[in-house]
Amino acid sequence: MSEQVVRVENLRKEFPGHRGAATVAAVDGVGFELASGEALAIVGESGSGKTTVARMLMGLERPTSGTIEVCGRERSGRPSTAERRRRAREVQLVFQDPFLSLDRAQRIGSAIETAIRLQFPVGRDELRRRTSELLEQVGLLPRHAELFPRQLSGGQRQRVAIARALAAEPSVLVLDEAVAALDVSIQAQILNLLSDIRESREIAYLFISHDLAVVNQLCERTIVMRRGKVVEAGATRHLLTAPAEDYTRRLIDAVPRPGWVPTRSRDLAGA
Ligand SMILES: Nc1ncnc2c1ncn2[C@@H]1O[C@H](COP(=O)(O)OP(=O)(O)OP(=O)(O)O)[C@@H](O)[C@H]1O
Repeated sequence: MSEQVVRVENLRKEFPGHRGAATVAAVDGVGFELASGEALAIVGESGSGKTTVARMLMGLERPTSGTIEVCGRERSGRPSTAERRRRAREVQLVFQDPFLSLDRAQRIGSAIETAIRLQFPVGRDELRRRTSELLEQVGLLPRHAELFPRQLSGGQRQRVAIARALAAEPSVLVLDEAVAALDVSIQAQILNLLSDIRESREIAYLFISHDLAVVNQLCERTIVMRRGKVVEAGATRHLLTAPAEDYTRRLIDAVPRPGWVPTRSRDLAGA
C-alpha cells in the first residue's frame, strides 16, 4: 500500500465576524488522507472553505483546532526558519494566476534557479542542468529561460509556475484553481502535463476546483465541501454519475461546457 503523505483530522478554522458579527467557521471538521502518487480533489462552491484548507496545509493560516500531518510529521506551532524550509520542500502551491506569483522583472530561467537554490546547495553546472530539465519536463524550450513572464502565454506561465514548484522536489503539490483561468484547450494540456508528471515522479496532488468536469480528468478521489464541511466524498467517477447529495448534483450541473456530457446529470437535474 502507498505511504500516506497527508493526514488531516477534524480540521477547523474560525474567522472573527466582521464588525461584531458572529464568528465564521470557514472550515468545520474536515478530514482526509492523501497517499503518495494519488490525486485528491476538493470541490465546492465559492466560499465553501477550499482555499482555507489549502492555506492551513501550506502553513499560511493556523487552524483553530484539528491536526495536519505531512510526511509523518505533525504541523503545529510556529516553525523555525529551517523547519519552514523543510516544510516548503514537502508541500508546494500553484495558484490560479501565475502572473501574480511570478516576479515580472525576473527571467524564467532565473526564477527556476532561485527556487532550486532555496532548497538545494548546488553548483553552477548542476543548477543549469536541473533548470533545463525542469523546463523540458513542463514542455518549455531552453529559449524560454531567457524570457520574462509577460512574454509568455497564460498556459506557458502556468507551466513555469509548475516547474518552479517542482524545483523543490515536493511530496505534495497543492493546485488551487490552477487551470480555472485558462481556455478549455489549454486547460486540457495542463491537465495532461500534470498526469505525465505524476507518472514520472512520486508526487501527490491536492487539486482545488469548483469544476467537477476538470477534476474528473485528473483526480481519482474527490471530497465535496459546503459551508466548511465535507458533505460527500468518494471516487470522482462515482460522484459524477451517482451523487448522493443534491448539492453535488447542482455543482455538476453548474458547469456546462461544449463537448462535455455528464453521463446522467441531465436526468438528475430534473430529479
Ligand atoms: N482571512 C479571512 N477573514 C475572514 N473570513 C475569511 C478569511 N478567509 C476566508 N474567509 C471566509 O471563509 C469562508 C471560506 O473561504 P474560502 O476562500 O476558503 O472559500 P473557497 O471555497 O476557497 O472559495 P473560492 O472558490 O471563492 O475561493 C468564506 O466565507 C470567506 O469569506
